[in-house]
Amino acid sequence: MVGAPKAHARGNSYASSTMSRPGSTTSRPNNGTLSSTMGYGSRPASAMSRPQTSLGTRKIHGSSMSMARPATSLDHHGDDNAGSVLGKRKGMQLSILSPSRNYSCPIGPPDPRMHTSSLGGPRSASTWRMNKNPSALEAPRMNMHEASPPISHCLPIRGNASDAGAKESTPARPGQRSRVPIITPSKPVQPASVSPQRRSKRPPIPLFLSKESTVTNFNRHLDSEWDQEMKEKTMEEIMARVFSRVNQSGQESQGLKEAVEVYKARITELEASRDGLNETNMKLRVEMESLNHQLSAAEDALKEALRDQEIAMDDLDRRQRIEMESIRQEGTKDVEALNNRHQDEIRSLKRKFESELADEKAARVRELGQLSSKSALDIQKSEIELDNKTREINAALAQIQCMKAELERERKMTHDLRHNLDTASTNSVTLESTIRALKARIEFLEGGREEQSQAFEQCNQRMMDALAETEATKEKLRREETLRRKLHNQVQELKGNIRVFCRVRPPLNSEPPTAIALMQYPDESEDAKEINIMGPEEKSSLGTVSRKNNNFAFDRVFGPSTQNNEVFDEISQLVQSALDGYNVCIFCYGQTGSGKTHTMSSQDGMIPLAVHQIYETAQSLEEKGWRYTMEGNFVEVYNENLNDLLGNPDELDKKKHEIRHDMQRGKTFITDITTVRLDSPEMVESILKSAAANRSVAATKANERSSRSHSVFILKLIGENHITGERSEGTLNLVDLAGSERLSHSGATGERLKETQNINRSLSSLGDVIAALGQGKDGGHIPYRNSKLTYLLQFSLGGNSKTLMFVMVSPLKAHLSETLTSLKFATKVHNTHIGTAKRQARVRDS
Ligand SMILES: Nc1ncnc2c1ncn2[C@@H]1O[C@H](COP(=O)(O)OP(=O)(O)OP(=O)(O)O)[C@@H](O)[C@H]1O
Repeated sequence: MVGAPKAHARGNSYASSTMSRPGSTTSRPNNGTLSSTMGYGSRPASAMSRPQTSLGTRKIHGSSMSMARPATSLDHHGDDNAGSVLGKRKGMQLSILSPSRNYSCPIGPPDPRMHTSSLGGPRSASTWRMNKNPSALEAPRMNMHEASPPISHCLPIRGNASDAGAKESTPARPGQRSRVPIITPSKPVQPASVSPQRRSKRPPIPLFLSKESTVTNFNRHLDSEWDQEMKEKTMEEIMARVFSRVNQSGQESQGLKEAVEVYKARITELEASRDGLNETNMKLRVEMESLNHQLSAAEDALKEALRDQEIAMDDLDRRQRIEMESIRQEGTKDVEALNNRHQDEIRSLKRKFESELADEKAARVRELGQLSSKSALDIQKSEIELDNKTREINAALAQIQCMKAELERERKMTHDLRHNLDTASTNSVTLESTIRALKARIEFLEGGREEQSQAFEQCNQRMMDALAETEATKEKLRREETLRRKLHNQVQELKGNIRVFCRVRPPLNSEPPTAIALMQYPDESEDAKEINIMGPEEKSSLGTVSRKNNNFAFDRVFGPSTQNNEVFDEISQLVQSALDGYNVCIFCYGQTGSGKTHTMSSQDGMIPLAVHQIYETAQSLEEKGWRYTMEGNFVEVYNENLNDLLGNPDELDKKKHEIRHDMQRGKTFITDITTVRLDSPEMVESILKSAAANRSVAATKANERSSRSHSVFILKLIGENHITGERSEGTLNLVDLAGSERLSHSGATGERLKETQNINRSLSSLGDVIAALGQGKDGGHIPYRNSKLTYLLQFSLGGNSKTLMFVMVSPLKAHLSETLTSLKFATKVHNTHIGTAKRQARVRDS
């Protein structure tokens, strides 16, 4: 770009032709015909761009750069196509001497195309001269390239002239000797080998031959058999042709001279162009030098800028160091200030805490004083508590008295073990002496301290001795308890595993004495085992009226005056067996209104009394290591269906319960049954009330339900002795059977008939089971499954269980028939012996 303005100032044609860069052409001076006629107007762009681009990189050589294009144009003619420009004339060569190169042209006959082809067509030399465009020189050269063979092909060869003429335009193949066509200006040359017939005619002579070929042909002609005349004529023709040729050569020489002139003019032009280029080169060099100067100036400026930047960087770095130093100093000052402030705060906090500590200390001292006074109060309270303890000791003494009474009762209870009770009495005496000693100690404690302490030691020793004796006594009692259980069981077995008690209820106020049947109790004052019942009047066939006296004997007969607690005294041994781990079943059998429910479930009935006794006995057994848990169920068998009397009353007769037996353990379970844990004796009363309420809800008439269904109170007693490791599981079943009146007598129909049938069936099944057990069918089939009741009581009837049957008797004459039936059934049961020696019952008729 530096040289651009100068390029614009050029006025010569070469400069303007080479400046093809955009922008420069528009501002270029208008050279008119030169710029418009120059065919290479677009080419010099590359040619002239070379010197411009190389300005900054290469040293300029004036002759080689500025003269590149013209020299190339000439060199091209000289080097490559010298023969093709002027020398590609058939048969002749022209040599042009130039300062640097030797140009040669073929010499041959005058070719009318010479000027046309070599000088750009029919233009004249002057016209060509006027066109100084190098492209004008290129054009003919290119045409000659296309039309002319290589220069070596212009040499004449030995061969057939007709062949040469026939293959005028055929190029020579590589490696093959060229057959140069000989071009004649007018007619084709006849071949040398002419037939003998035509020898009379003059053979054709090549019009235009090279010197060598001419001589050869001449000799050939001489060697032929031509006659002398023909030879002379031929020679004359040849000479004429030579002269003609010489003239033509003179003309050609003149043309060549003109060409030389043209070339000289061209050379002059080129030299002028070279000078212009040299000048341009000089200018460019000057530009380059100025650019170099600018470059060095720019480099100097850059260096200066770098130096300034380094200085600025140094200044910046120095300023930053200074700022950092100042910041660091300020930070240090801040830290010191913070430290000082914190030290002040710490000192103030320290003072504050010391003052608080002093306050706290004072408060603690005050609290200590208060605690001292409080402890004094506590001491007084302790003294008061001591008095209370003294009173408690007195209470303990009273309790000891109770224990003494209990011991007395125990002594009564184990009447058959009296000698053991003597030992207990001895222990009691020991305890009394201990109590006395304790009393003395208490009195002594109220006296002097030293004496108290000595007496306390003595008392303590006595107490320890008494405790040891008590423990020994307890152990002895435990052994005795075990022995008692064994003996008790033996006694129960001796009494029979199934027993029958008979109870006659008293007449009700509503029942007149005339309605009362005659019943006697002959051994009431002795064993009270017999009952005589005067039967209803019977007329004989003779018309005499007689009454049958029915005597029955059972294990015990209770008259109308007997109270429930007396009855219970007789069965309490069985309840004790349940606590000892036996299955016990007590059931009441009799007709409706005979007093079953009164005996079993009244307020002082067997169930409440049994539960109370169990609680009392369980408590008394605790000191012997026994702990008991009690669970109760209350179920009803109605129409051979099982109902839960402790469950939802709405589900009565609706919810199905099934009986399951664990044959391995001998246990019975009822599905979906309500189980109540009996934690106190009072709970049994609520259970009985609940069951009665449920039954009344289900009943259509008062007292109806209880008469038409069996109720079973199941009490499971599980005891564990943590001292001996013994365990017992007993079940007490207290059964209130439905009325046993016979179907024929009840006069029932419909639903009542069905109820009665079910009741009779179940009672009959009960009798069958007992009878089967009495017949020694323990290992055989016992028809437990014949009714729900017997199936439920399977493990409480027979086997190792104990069964007690109450046969309830109504005192009314109207019930005599049913009464006798019940007593006969009871007699059968009583005659059944299960487990031990069979006893013979007495049934005397008089
Ligand atoms: N030993 C007795 N002392 C006083 N009253 C009694 C005695 N036994 C029964 N009674 C009374 O007799 C009446 C009928 O007794 P209870 O209801 O116990 O007979 P039951 O056999 O249970 O009749 P059901 O089979 O209909 O239930 C009741 O009023 C009851 O109070």
